[in-house]
Amino acid sequence: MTQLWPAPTAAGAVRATVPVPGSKSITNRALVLAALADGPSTLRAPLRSRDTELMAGALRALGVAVEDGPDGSWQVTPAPLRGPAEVDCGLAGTVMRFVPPIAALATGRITFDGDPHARKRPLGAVLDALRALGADVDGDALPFQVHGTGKVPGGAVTIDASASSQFVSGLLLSAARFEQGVVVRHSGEAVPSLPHIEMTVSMLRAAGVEVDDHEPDTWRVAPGPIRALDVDVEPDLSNATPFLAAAAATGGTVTIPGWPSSTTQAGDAIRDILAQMGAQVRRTDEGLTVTGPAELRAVDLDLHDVGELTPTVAALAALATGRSQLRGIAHLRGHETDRLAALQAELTGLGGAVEQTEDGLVIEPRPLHGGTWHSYADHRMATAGAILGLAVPGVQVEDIATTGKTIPDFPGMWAEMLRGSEAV
Ligand SMILES: O=C(O)C1=C[C@@H](OP(=O)(O)O)[C@@H](O)[C@H](O)C1
Ligand SMILES: C=C(OP(=O)(O)O)C(=O)O
Repeated sequence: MTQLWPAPTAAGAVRATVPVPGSKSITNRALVLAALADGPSTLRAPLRSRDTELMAGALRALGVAVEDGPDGSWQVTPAPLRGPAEVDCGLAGTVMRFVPPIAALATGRITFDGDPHARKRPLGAVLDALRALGADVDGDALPFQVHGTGKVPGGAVTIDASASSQFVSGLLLSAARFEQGVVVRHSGEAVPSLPHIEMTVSMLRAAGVEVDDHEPDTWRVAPGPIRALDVDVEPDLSNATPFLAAAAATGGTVTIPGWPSSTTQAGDAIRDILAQMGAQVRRTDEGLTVTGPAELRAVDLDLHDVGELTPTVAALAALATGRSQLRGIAHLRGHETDRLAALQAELTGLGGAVEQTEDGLVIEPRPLHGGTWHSYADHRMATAGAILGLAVPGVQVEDIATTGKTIPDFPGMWAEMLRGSEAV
């Protein structure tokens, strides 16, 4: 039987300071760039979780040294990239979309596979693009193989990136090492999660790579060296959101230390979202502090740019006082699970009233009751169940361990957050 985690109910307002581990998106981009760089790199405070260990494992399989340095840092030493190798993508979108272009730069056969649901996640556009850029790749989804020849000609390619921004990021991250660099043009419905592409561009530029993104939906990367990195990884702002939501849901106060004053992380958008829901949000030298309102306000939000915040926002919307609408997130059907279907099913299972629209969810407040909250191997579904459990007695989250995808010890952090507050 699948293990159930009794989500703690908050007996009162949650009051805590919660340090959050490093950003998944920054860590995995930094690992890729460091693997392709012109010398050894240091990543301080990287995220150490399933997704980033899988990325480190993939790079090691290709010959790169990723070693523990002092104080939990990672030291990355590039080496000639070579197969044969097997890459386990787990359920990590960043691994399945960022590593194939690196594998194309290696020599030998590199096979890719992952978790059962990973085989359903969209990937064809990346593999088609690599073929168009001169790489030898079999397949359109996991499992697939790359037959590396040690070089990729590169050039111009048009892709439909409406299913995932990671298609673009993956091509851009390796492109400086393609013989002609790359020009990626997007054609199709709007690209989701654009801040993540901006993060890719900004990290490439910081590593000395020339990127031209002045034309909408077009990204040009010039061929050239990638400078070795020396980076401090910011806390993961998306992973901070369940803890901030704990303050919002209970009228409590939660501080996340080290919240950056400027960032390319999409999760920064939570500040505005929680303010719209009636919370008080303050950023100081201490970090970001959120104080929840007596009653959460309903919201009408377009989350196209920040889709990964949807499970947190949907959980809060189910506790709010009116009808909320979340739009622009059709692409969430291709995330760790079909998140729109999963949120609808699980909120309905607790007594909620939720409808799916073509591109989102409509959530009506209802009195909720306890029950099993299924996670679908999705870390953010599991954390959404934990948020609801604070306000709804008797919520049991299935497979809480799935949070290890991006948070090394979520149950421990949640218990620590509640230690000073009354929890039952
Ligand atoms: O590049 C990245 O680090 C990410 C991009 C986004 O993917 P999509 O564009 O597929 O939504 C985001 O949801 C994911 O969690 C991380
Ligand atoms: C969509 C997500 O992850 P991935 O990087 O696997 O796409 C996420 O973390 O919400």
